[in-house]
Amino acid sequence: MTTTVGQYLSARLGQIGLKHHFAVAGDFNLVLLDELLAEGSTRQVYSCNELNCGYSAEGYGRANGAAAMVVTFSVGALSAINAIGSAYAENVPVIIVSGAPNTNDHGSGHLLHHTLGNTDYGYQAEMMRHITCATEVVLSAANAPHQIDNAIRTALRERKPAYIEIPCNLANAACPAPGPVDSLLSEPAADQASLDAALEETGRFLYARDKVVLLVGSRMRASGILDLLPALADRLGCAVTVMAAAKGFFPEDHPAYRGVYWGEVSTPGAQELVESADGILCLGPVFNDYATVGWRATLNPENTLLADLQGITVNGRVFTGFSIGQYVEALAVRAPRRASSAETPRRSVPAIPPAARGARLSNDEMARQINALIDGNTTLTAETGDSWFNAVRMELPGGARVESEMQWGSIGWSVPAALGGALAAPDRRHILMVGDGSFQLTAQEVAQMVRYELPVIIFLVNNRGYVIEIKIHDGPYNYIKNWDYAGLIAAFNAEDGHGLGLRATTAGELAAAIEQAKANTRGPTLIECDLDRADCTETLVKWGTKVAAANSRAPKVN
Ligand SMILES: C/C(NCc1cnc(C)nc1N)=C(/S)[C@H](O)COP(=O)(O)OP(=O)(O)O
Repeated sequence: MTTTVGQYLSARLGQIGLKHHFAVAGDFNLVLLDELLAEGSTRQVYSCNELNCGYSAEGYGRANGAAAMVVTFSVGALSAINAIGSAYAENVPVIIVSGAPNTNDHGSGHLLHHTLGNTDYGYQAEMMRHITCATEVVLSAANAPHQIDNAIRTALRERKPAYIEIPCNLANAACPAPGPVDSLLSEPAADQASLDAALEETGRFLYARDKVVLLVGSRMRASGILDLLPALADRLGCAVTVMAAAKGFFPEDHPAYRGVYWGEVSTPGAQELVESADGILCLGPVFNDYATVGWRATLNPENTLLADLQGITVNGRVFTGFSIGQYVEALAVRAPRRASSAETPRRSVPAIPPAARGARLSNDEMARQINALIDGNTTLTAETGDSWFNAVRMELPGGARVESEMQWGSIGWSVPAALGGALAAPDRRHILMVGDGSFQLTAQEVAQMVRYELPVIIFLVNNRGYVIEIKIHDGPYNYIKNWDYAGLIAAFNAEDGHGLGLRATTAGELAAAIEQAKANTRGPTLIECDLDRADCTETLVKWGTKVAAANSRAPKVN
């Protein structure tokens, strides 16, 4: 039984649970795109450019578990590199497939378009090797199935992007048909002796502690076991905090939830709770400079148990040979049961009083109205900028999710990522919070939201510039040309479309715009929120000065 290389790839993408793949056409991938359409397991969705294509795939992968994208050689793939870097840094398995030169051109001395103008076509794969967990350059149809399977299997296991390069003359070449998908999906069994030893050492750690707290970090997205965390918290009877990049990873209506731990910009009570505990179970944490507020919020290693994707470190010993999911699942049933120390839940952030309808729109009022829009079936995508700080202070009902990109932090990511999330989870409400500066990098993807009739509610925070940068280190470079953001939607609708562009300068206008957005179910609604530049969250100001201080440390004199 045979198929073609392109249809083998297409069948595998469908078998691992994708319903869509993202693409931008180019002459090195047109036949491959035809093969994907012919096999039909996944719907082909187009992006305005390859960077946005990659960001959309990452957003899709966050909601769906994995994603795929198809670009053309060099001019396409090199544009996508920033997005693949994001998927790598944020632990999202994106399969990036690039068309490539005809196999007869290799070694021929031919100079080809869309290349560096020499006869070495290997540079693209070399670049991808640094930001993927597997890089497969297909040069024969016979070997293509092994290479495609290896790339997909490794991406799913490592929770990282993988790269596949398919020459334009092999996409429709015959190759063997795929076998069962189980070989790509099965997780290695835990090494039981190692897991038992890790649990035993964890028990010793817990018995020696009076005050235990769970700290959930963003690498837990890759664990696939977020739904087990409440059972673990119940077993340990401890309070739970999350790091800013893991906002929404633990249900905030759970009695043990105590807010976001972010050093001195934590939600009220969370910093004291974590830093006074003598047993902190850190699950998938990322302690980078932003998360530690410029290296100021650091925990005592004596008091921490570190559970990460590579293994467990506790009481000065490292345990590997099992996944973090297998560890948490076992711990939730075998940890020494501890009496609940969780007090009655309280609002983790002070309530914001509603502003009068005629009042000038403020950041606080905007955040308050957005929070009121979030229900248990909502995904809030928050862009780098003050949107991070507005998202972190939201009170989330159980089931609500927040998606942010706090490790990679490439502005513009959120617009395509929100599109990807909306395609992956059409039954959820999708809200996007994005600043004017970030929006200008990837704005055209809103046209694709119009095209695919995705009812994303976009809060475009127009504070006239790069405010987070202004707070870190000001200069003329932080000020941008203003756009008529609401007016853009008419351009994106063109002959047809259900996009809606609205502008809010007062609390009442915002409330009315939100009602219109909720009723617009056949396209995106962009609400331009007009704010004073100086009107940002207090936490941004506090955090920005500390990060600026870290950035400006003098070089060490040896
Ligand atoms: C310019 C930059 N970061 C530098 C940067 C530059 N280029 C890329 C791709 N990614 C980056 N993070 C950042 S965070 C701006 O303040 C974003 O401005 P905006 O979207 O308007 O948000 P705020 O006003 O809330 O800051």
